[in-house]
Amino acid sequence: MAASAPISKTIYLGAFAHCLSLTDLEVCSKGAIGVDEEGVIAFVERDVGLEEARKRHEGWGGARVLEVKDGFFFPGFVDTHTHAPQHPNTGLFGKTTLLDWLDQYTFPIESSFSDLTKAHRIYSNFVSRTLANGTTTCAYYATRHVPSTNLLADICLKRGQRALVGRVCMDMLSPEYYRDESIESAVADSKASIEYIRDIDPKGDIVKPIITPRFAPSCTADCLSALGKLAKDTDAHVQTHISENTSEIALVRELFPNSTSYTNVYDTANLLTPKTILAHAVHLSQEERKVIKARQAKISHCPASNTALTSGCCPVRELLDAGLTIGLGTDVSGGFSPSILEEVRQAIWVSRFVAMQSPSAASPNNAAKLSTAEALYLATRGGAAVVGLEDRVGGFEVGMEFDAQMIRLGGVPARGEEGETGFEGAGGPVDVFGWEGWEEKVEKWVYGGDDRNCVGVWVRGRLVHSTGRFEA
Ligand SMILES: O=c1[nH]c(=O)c2nc[nH]c2[nH]1
Ligand SMILES: [Zn+2]
Repeated sequence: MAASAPISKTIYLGAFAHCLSLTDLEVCSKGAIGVDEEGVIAFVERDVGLEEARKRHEGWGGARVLEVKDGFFFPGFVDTHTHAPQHPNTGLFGKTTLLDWLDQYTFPIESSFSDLTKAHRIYSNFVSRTLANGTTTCAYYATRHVPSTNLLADICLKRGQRALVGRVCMDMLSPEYYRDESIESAVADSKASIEYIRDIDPKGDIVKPIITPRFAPSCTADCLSALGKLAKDTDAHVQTHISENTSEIALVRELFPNSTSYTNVYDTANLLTPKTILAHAVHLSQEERKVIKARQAKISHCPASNTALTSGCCPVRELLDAGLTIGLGTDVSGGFSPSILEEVRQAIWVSRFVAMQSPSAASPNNAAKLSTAEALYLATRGGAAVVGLEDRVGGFEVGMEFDAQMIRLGGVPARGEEGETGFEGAGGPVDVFGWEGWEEKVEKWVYGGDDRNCVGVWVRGRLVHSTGRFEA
C-alpha cells in the first residue's frame, strides 16, 4: 500500500452516501463512481448497473471494478484538530480541567518526543489508528522538536494520509523543560520544519506545514507577532486553540491586558487568516465571532474533548448561524477517541445538551440540535473547507479527488456465531436485519458503528488502509 504505487482506473460500484449541503445527505443505493489513474473522479452515475455505466463512458470498458457489498462508500473524514504525541494518553484525564491537565498529563508526554525512536513508534501507530477510522485528512499538532515533527510528516507522506503537520511554539508559561528558548529559536525551528515539509512534498498534495502557536497563554505577544509575520511570509496555514475554558480566558485577559478579547490577541498578531484553524471556540462573544468571520478564519469543533475536560458546550448552531466555517476535531488526548465518527456522535449529543439548556426544560430548543446529516457534513465537507480542500475532497463530485471509505454493515465476521450468542451474523457492531432503507442503514452506522465497519480507505484513489475484508 505504498503511497507512491501507481493506481488503476477503477469503477467503485454499489451504494454511496455523501453530503450535498449542510442539511442534505444524498444516499444512492445503486451507484457507479469512476476514478481515473490520477485519483480524480471522472463520473458519478446514479441508479445504474455496471454495464450501463461502462456503456455511458467510453474507454472505461476495461476498468477495474470494486464493488461494495452490504454497505456503502462514504467520503473520507477530515480531522481538523488533533495532537499526535498525546496518543499514549488517550483516555487519561481523570477529573482535570484544561490548565491542570496540561501540566499533569500533556507537557510530560510531549517533552519526551526528543526521543526519535519513541516518536516513530507512537506516530506510526497513531497514523494507522486514524486511517483505520476513515480519516483521510488530518491537521496534526506535533511537539516543539523539529526532528520528530518532520518524522510525523514523513510517516503521513509514506502512508498516504493527507496531513497538515505543525511544530508547536511555546515561549512562556510552560515548564522549563518544555519551552522554546527564545522567539528567534521558535521562529527558526518553525521555519526549518516548514522548509523540510515543503521539500518532501513540494506541491503539498499530501503533506503541508502549519504554523502552530500552542495557544495565547503559552506565547508572548512578540512571539505571536513573529509567527504572524512568518505566516504572511510563507503563506502557510496556522492552527491554535481559542476560548476553550473560562479559566484560560481569564488568564489571557491577565496576560494580555491591552487586548479587548482572546480573538483580539491573535488578530493583533496577524494570526487570523483564511488559512487559520481555531480549535474549540466554546465561549466566543458575538463581537469575536464577527472578527473571525471577517478574517475568514475557520473553527474546529472538538465536542468529546470539551466534555472530557469539562470546558463547556460549544453552541455550534449559533456559530453556523454566524456564518463561520466549521469542521470536527478529535483533539486527542483531551478527546478520548481518534475517531471522527465518534465526534459526529459527540457533536450531536452536545447540541442536544445545548438544546436542553433552554429556559424551559419541558421544551428544548430544537433549533440548536444538529441532525445526522449536519454532523456528517461537518465531518466531511465542513472539515475540507477548514483545511482549504473544499474543491478537492469531502464529496463525490466529478473533478474531486477520491478520498473515501468503504463501510460494511453485513457480511463482516460477527463477534459470535448464531446459537452461541444470539447474534445473527450481522457486520461488526451494527446489527442489520435486511428490511432497513439506506437512510436507516446510514443512521445505524452513525450511532452504532466504529472502525470494524471501515474495511477500506482511499486517498486520491489509492488504497491506504484495508482490513482485508473485501477483494481489491
Ligand atoms: O485541548 C487542548 N489540548 C492541548 O494540548 C492544548 N494546549 C493548549 N490548549 C490546549 N487545548
Ligand atoms: Zn488541542
